[in-house]
Formats: sequence, structure tokens, C-alpha cells
Amino acid sequence: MTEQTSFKTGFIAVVGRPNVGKSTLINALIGGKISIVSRKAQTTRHRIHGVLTQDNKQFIFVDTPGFQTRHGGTMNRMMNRVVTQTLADVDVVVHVVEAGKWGEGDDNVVPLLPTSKKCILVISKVDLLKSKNDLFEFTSKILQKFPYDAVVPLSAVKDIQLNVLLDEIAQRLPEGEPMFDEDAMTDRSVRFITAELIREKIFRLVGDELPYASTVQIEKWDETPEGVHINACVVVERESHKPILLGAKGMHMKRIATEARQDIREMLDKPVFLEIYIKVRKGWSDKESALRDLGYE
Ligand SMILES: Nc1nc2c(ncn2[C@@H]2O[C@H](COP(=O)(O)OP(=O)(O)OP(=O)(O)O)[C@@H](O)[C@H]2O)c(=O)[nH]1
Repeated sequence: MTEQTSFKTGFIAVVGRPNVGKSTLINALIGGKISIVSRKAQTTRHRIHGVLTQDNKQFIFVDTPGFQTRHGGTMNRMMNRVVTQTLADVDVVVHVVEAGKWGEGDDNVVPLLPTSKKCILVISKVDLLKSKNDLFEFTSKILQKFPYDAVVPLSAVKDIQLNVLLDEIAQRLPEGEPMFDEDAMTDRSVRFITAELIREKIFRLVGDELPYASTVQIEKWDETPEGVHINACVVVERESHKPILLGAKGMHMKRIATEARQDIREMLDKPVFLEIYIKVRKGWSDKESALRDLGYE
């Protein structure tokens, strides 16, 4: 009898003070330009930054909002709460620090690391180091601050030890079925990502005012020599949500469309003609078939 290989999948948060190289690292790990992927309904509690699927492993990198601002020097209580909640919910935390440069910002991060989770210390930008001896001393000091599970010195820019980090993460991922399509670049996924990009803009602009989640349906996708013509429909739950989404003189919708078009254009690397409509579908979230219609399975 052949033994069935088990699949491992899990959520990973990459944290660290500004400028240590978190985004560069995630982009180097997942490769390619696409940094937003479609998420299925059950994973919406996380904002997904990117997904990497390798053989029998799926790494799902999540956003940790509190760590993302360059103006985040003084971390306030609310931000700490967001960070703590996110980290409590992931499987592996990767704490990135810059080789040879420990500062106050790093000291602020350590108390937020969850002791109940697997935490990997990444020493980034080792390509900039002059001497390896300095690295040893630097690392020893940090290891006294927190009980990390593993340490990986690496360079995202020079592709040094990135596989070692992936191995260390993989060892700590729980067993589970993949949550995302393996091939993020299938046509279907590109449409999903497009819908997701629009949804993200809506969320950013009017997320506070819209009490229920809206969803986005791609109704037309025509590839022509001059570019891609896309019609997208935003499905809201109530008539009263329409004016919120539109904004005064349609300003919100215009901004959502402009920003989404820029991102979609960058992703597809060709001109994009985007039209967005709003549709009211009362109680859509209750109906399973309606959900399937909209791409949630
Ligand atoms: N030499 C070198 N530079 C790097 C490396 N990784 C990142 N950088 C540079 O460090 C700077 C900051 O990188 P980011 O990836 O934006 O850092 P971040 O932690 O995401 O920053 P925030 O968005 O402010 O939190 C950029 O100029 C990168 O090019 C590396 O491995 N080697």
C-alpha cells in the first residue's frame, strides 16, 4: 500500500519594525507580482498578502496592519490589539530584524510576539554585513530577549537562505488541505483577483460605513487588441447601501474604479477598461447558491 503524503497548510505572519525588509522578503518568497489573492469565505478573518504552494505545502502569508506603517513609531494601544489578535490567529510568526541594526522599534515588537505560537527569527539583509562574527554576537543578544523556535539569517535581495526559511516554516505548519487554488495565475484566479482588488478598494474607502460585506462579480471579460474590457458588479445587500458606495456625485465609485484599474493594469500588464455597476441582492449572504454564483465555494 502506498502511503498517502499529507498536505500541510497554514497562516504565516511576517512582523518587524518598519524598513527591515518584510515586503521584500514576502515578495521574494512568493515570487511574481501578484500580492493579493482571492480568498474563500471561511478565511476572510485574515487579509491575505500572498500564497505560495509547493508540492505538498501551502504557505499563506497574512497582512499584519500594525506593522505596516512607516509612521508607526509610537504604537498605540489599538494597533497593539490588532497585532495581538492577528498573531494569536496564525500558525507561524516570522519576526524580521535587520542584521546589525537593533533599535527601539525592534524593542517595541518583542512584547507583541505570542509565546504560544511558533516564532522564527529572521536576520535580514545579511548581504550588507561586513563580518560574519558580528552576526553571531548580534543574534546571541536577540535570543536572550525571546524564546524563538529557530533563527534564519538571510538576504531576500540576493536570494540567500530563502529555502531554509521556507523549510523552517513548513516544519511548523499544521496538516490540512490547501485553501487556495494551486495555480494562482489561471484565468479564473485572475478574475478572482480582479474582483478582490475592487473589493479591497471598497473596503478601504467605505468599509467603516458599509455594515455588511459587499461582494464583487466579474460580469464581462473581453480581451481585445487594445486591452481588457472588464465589467464588474458590486453586489450590496440593501438599497440604502448604494448611495454610500456611490458617494457625493459618484466620487467614491470613481475613486474605487480609478484605483482598482491601476492595480489591475499593473497585474495584467496591459490596458484595462473597467466599468463598475452596483446591484442590490437582498440577503445574498444567506443563500448558498447565490454564494456559489459569486465565486464562494
Ligand atoms: N541589501 C538588501 N536590502 C534589502 C533586503 N531586503 C530589503 N532590502 C531593502 O530594505 C528597504 C526596506 O525594505 P521593505 O521590504 O520595504 O521593508 P518593510 O519591512 O516591508 O518596510 P515597511 O513597509 O516600512 O514596514 C528597501 O529599500 C529594500 O530594498 C536585502 O535582503 N538586502
